[in-house]
Order: sequence, then C-alpha cells, then structure tokens
Amino acid sequence: MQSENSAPIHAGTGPAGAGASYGHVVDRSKVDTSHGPILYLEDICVSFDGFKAINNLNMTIERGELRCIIGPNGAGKTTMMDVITGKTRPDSGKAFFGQVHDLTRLVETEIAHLGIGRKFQKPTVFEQHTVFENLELALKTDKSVKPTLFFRLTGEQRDHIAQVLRTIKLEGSEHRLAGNLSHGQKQWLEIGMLLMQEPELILLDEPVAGMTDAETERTAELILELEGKHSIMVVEHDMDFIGTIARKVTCLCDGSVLAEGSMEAVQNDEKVIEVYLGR
Ligand SMILES: Nc1ncnc2c1ncn2[C@@H]1O[C@H](COP(=O)(O)OP(=O)(O)OP(=O)(O)O)[C@@H](O)[C@H]1O
Repeated sequence: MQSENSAPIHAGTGPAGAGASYGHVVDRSKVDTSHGPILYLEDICVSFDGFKAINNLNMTIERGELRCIIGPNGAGKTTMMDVITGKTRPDSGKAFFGQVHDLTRLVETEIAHLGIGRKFQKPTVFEQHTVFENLELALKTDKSVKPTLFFRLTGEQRDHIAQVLRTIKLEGSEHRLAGNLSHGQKQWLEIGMLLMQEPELILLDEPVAGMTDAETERTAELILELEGKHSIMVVEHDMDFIGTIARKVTCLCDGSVLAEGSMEAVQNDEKVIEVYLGR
C-alpha cells in the first residue's frame, strides 16, 4: 500500500458539533478500490496510559459491504471508529481508505470530506429547524458567507433531498421541526444528513439504542436499503437487531478481532460464547 496526500480540502467547523461534518467544500478524489477494499486496517494499536485499547487490530471492509461489529463493553469498538475517523491517532499500524488515502495522516474534517460519515449514538440534529432545513444544511455546499447569502437550491439538490426523505422514511414530515420528532425519527434524520454528503463509508454507532421495536424494525429496513450503495459499519449491542441485518459479523474483544463470519458462525464460536457468557 502506498500513501499519498489527500485531495484539496476546505476544512471548517461542522455546525452539528463534535464529530459531525456537514456542509464543507469537498474536492473528493475518487476512492480507488479497484484492487482492494474500501477500508483496510492492519496491526492497529492504540494505548491510553499504557493500556492497549486496540491491540493489533486487522480488518478489511469491501465496497458496498454491510459489516456488523459486536463485542462486550470495552472491546475497542468506539476506539476503532475513532481511528477510522481521525479522532484518535493509532500508535502503530496502517489505516487506509481505498488504496490511496492514509487515514493516519489526515485530520477529522479531511477524512469526513473524503467520504467517511459517522453517526454517533446521540442524535445531533438542529432541533429548531425543520426536517427539510436540516437536510439542506447538510448539503455538500460551500458554507462560506458569500455563497451562503446567495444560496438557492438547484433542482438536482431538491431531488436529492426528496430522495433522502424517502429513504429515511420522513417523506411528508419535511416541514416538522426536528425537535418535535420521535427519538427514532431524529436518528433517521441524522442518517439522512449523512446521506446528503454522499459518503462512501458510513459508520453507525448503536443506531437502535433507545428505539421502539417498530422504529428498530424500520431502521433495519433503512440500513438494508443502503447496503450496496454505501459501505456500512454498524456497531450495536442489540443482538436481535444485528440478527435481522447481519451479513458478515466481526466480534471484537480486548482490542482485537475475536471472531469473524456469518452471524451463526460467530454466535456459535466458543471464544465468543465465553466472552459473552463466561465472564
Ligand atoms: N480516552 C481514553 N482514555 C483512557 N482509556 C480509554 C479512553 N478511551 C477508551 N478507553 C478504554 O479503552 C477500552 C476500549 O474502549 P472503547 O470505548 O473503544 O470500547 P467499546 O467496545 O466501544 O465499549 P462500549 O461497548 O462500552 O462502548 C476501554 O477499556 C476504555 O475504558
């Protein structure tokens, strides 16, 4: 693998706060996956005061793949996502987005602009704005003052918003204030805001935490709809939910991959059973 500088990028502060990354100028060079995966992690190590939160972690995700990540508390799931999104620098190891982009050399905003979108567990939508406005704010446009003053949605952008509204099941709710949505709807809206940025890789951290059963079911449908169009990594503790969307599942433990394969294979893996039941 070869590293190279990333595409020209305008970094800025995302309006949705920590970790969110909406509304930046993107000059995203195509993510080259012609000879390999969209995400490549090799021997990643991360220590906090001598404690190895990630310990020689190896993982690859293919373009369009839906990957579920499970693992007990403290397994390193969040830290792994922090490494992928540039929030945490690994002590050692390789992390590549496609074949060219060395994630260990880029900052969070650069990584977001390249096409890695992350949704944190807690929704961070703009509560005082409508659903439509939230999606509009997340558009991949230049948010500096002059273009913002003269900003008008193009037909194509309106179509994109309409399409995202359908995908996140909020068609007909576009004029509602985001603050009045249910918890599940806020989560979908935030996924919609990510989709406005057309990310190649989407990281979802516990997307169904706190949802009703009906909302959880609809979230599964939504994620399955995104499969193939984006590469998706879902970190979740809810095994019933994972069971409904699982393709390939990776179980992390003590900062490394403990088991990987089909849901059935991982669930029946003795090491996994011991980690979940034997402790
Ligand atoms: N900033 C930090 N400083 C010190 N220790 C940390 C820090 N971040 C994470 N850790 C430790 O690293 C280990 C892995 O944490 P991490 O949050 O990545 O696990 P996780 O699999 O996401 O857990 P959970 O399922 O509970 O969210 C834990 O033991 C945690 O206490």
